[in-house]
Amino acid sequence: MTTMESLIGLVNRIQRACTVLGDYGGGTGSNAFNSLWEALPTVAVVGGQSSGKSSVLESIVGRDFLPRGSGIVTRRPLVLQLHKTDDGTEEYAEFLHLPKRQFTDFALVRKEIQDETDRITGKNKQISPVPIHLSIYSPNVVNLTLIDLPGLTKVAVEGQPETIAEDIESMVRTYVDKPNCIILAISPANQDIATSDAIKLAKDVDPTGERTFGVLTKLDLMDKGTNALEVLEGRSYRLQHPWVGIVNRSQADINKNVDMMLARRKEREYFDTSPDYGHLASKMGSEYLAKLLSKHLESVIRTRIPSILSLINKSIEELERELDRMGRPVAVDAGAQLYTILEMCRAFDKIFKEHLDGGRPGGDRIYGVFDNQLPAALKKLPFDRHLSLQSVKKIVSEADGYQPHLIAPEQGYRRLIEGALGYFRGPAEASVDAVHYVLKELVRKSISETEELKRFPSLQVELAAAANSSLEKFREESKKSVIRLVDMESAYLTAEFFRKLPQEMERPVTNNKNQTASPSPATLDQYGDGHFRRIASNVSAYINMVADTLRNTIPKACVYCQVRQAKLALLNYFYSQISKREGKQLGQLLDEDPALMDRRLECAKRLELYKKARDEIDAVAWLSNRHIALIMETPVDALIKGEHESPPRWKKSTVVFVLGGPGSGKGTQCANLVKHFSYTHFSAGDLLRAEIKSGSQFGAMIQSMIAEGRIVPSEITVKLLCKAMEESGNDKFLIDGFPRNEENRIVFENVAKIEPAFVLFFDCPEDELERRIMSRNQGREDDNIETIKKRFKVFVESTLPIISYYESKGKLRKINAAKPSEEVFEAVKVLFAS
Ligand SMILES: Nc1ncnc2c1ncn2[C@@H]1O[C@H](COP(=O)(O)OP(=O)(O)OP(=O)(O)O)[C@@H](O)[C@H]1O
Ligand SMILES: Nc1ccn([C@H]2C[C@H](O)[C@@H](COP(=O)(O)O)O2)c(=O)n1
Repeated sequence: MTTMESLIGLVNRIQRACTVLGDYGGGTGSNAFNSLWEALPTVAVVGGQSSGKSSVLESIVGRDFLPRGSGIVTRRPLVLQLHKTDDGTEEYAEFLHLPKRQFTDFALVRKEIQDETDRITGKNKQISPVPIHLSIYSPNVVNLTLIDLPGLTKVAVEGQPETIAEDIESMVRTYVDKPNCIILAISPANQDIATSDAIKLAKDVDPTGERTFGVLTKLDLMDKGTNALEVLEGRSYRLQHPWVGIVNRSQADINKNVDMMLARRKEREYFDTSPDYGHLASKMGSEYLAKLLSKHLESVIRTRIPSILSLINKSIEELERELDRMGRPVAVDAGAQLYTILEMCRAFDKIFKEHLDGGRPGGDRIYGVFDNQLPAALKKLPFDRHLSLQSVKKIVSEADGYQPHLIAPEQGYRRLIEGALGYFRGPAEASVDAVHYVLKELVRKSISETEELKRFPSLQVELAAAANSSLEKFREESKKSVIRLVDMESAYLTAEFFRKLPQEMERPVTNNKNQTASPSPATLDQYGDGHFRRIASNVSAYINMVADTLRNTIPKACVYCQVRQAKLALLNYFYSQISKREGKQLGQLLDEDPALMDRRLECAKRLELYKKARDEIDAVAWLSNRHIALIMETPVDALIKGEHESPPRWKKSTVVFVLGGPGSGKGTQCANLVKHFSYTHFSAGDLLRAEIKSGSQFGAMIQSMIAEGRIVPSEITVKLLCKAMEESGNDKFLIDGFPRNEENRIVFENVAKIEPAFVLFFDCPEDELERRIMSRNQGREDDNIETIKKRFKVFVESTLPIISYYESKGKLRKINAAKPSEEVFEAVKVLFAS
């Protein structure tokens, strides 16, 4: 494969993939994806109606295959990919939309273009931007891709929509506007160039003429005695590239079905023998035009590859970020759905607890209830009114009945205290309610902060309902508890306090020399106001004492019944109910917004496209330039070239592939195995790192791929492995960290032609792998958290399918690698001993 073929072929393959995914440029709006199509260099064929556009294309191809007729014949862009095949091979055409059918009859190709156009546009002469892809394989073409666009027109004729002229122009503009588009502007020589639709448009979008190739058709139809030298020699309208003149088949030749090859020869003769154009003959004609375009296209592609790659890499990053934000698609089986729901509940619960325990704001508001609201509410209780002189007299008198008390009003005290204690119920209940509302608000906040829940509105609603109903139950319990605390205060008054009361009342008032100054006030003022004031003051002192107690015990009850329960059992009821649900009901909980599901699908498809495109570019850019053979002329190369007399020894070797996540202990266990068994160990990663160190010209590329956690092109790794096996002299190998992906496996199978005896898989959870790598300390550039994440992702996406592949072939030997190294080795040893 030459570089030119591979570069144009590369763009062809990417273009086809773009079309399959609906990327043919023109995406707008904030949700639009980067268009890869737009970044690819293309040649767009532009011309007015009857400019000879179709004839130019048919001359380039050397076949009649385009629809003909009056009016707008090309109504969808036709992406025409020409592939040169070996001389003597049969020509055939293939459509992207009919991948399994090869057309050898080009009349049928024409019919299929018409039919496929009608399939999208209907027969009413509408146009559509959705391209048709046609590949033609022929020994008579050069490798080239051209996009045939609808012919520019000026007025709508019978059956055409009124806006047709503007519609066509704007469609053509979507192509020629792009800086990567090479414009093939077709103008008929028998019209004044100043009136050419194609040149007018090209001048508008490419004023310097850098990307425009002017083609002058119908030179043979010019008035006798005139010629097109002014244009062809660039004097009438100057372009950066030379003008090319074309002589199309005459209508008579078309009617007579004159063979295109004959037409090409006639065209050549025309220029060779033309008195006007003879001096330009070598740079005229459709064959020359095709070669010129092919060469130019290839050089443009070459210069654009770095920017295409950077667009691809940027798009991959953006898409991966978006996919991460959207989360993975919902599993379809009930078990996995239940697991997904429980995982999300756990994530929510974690955030909720962080709010309560600190780390996230909000939990402090509960302390605010106890520290501010409760004391303030206690202070505001109407004890002044309850213990006013009048009220105390009334309550005490009523409690005494017809017999007034003799010493202390026991019943009066009790009634006054019980009455006052009743007031504590209000602040106690209010504290419970306040804590409840804080908790409720934290549930709401935690749900909205749980990233994983964002895409599941139904689950959010259910989770909120379940959490709130639990909080409601905790509130009831909490209320019962705080009311009980208040009631307990009423149920038993502190005797100690009352015992002190008579002494207080009878204690004589002493002067500062400790002598009795006057009789006890109690004796003087048995039933006077002073007596009742003292009672009020005593009761007030008791109530204050109780208030102090409740100020401490109410928060304890609230925390015990509400906060602690919320932390322990907020979702317990939900968990017990959810596990009883059937698959369909679980699915309903996980019903995502359909727009989000569509977007995820779109993103995933785009991501696949970009990754494939990147791999294609990597392969072409690094492998088609034959450097590999130069840096590593290995027995593999010799074998491929058929130069080896007898196959190398390693061709009959025993190979054990050793796979597992990064850090799973592959290297550690291989080192152990080598000590006990006669195997030679090769780590694909080590061989690649050695290749970097060796100063090889691929070093920089390998290094940047490893730093990105990406997998190096298989041809390189396989050649390094084969070279190492050849040089080892052994015939039993442990190959560690290989095959990493499907491509690794296939290339190894094709080149080394060895099937592994078995595949050792070290199974270990990701968090343990991360811990091990982060403490490996071997100075590896890829042992950093950012690259580790990427390596895990590549392992899951690319290596796990390989593991499944070998499992399906009965070749997998799975080892629990999460255990200590010695135990892992005991399990491994058994496999090799047998
Ligand atoms: N069973 C084990 N328990 C704990 N630590 C281990 C165990 N096996 C290996 N390790 C340690 O974990 C780190 C990674 O191990 P090792 O280099 O063998 O993994 P690896 O699979 O070859 O990694 P990579 O694919 O990144 O090359 C090393 O520091 C090693 O000492
Ligand atoms: N088959 C392979 C093996 C390794 N690499 C590259 C990419 C890896 O991240 C890196 C380190 O490998 P490890 O030592 O962790 O096995 O080497 C690859 O591209 N292809």
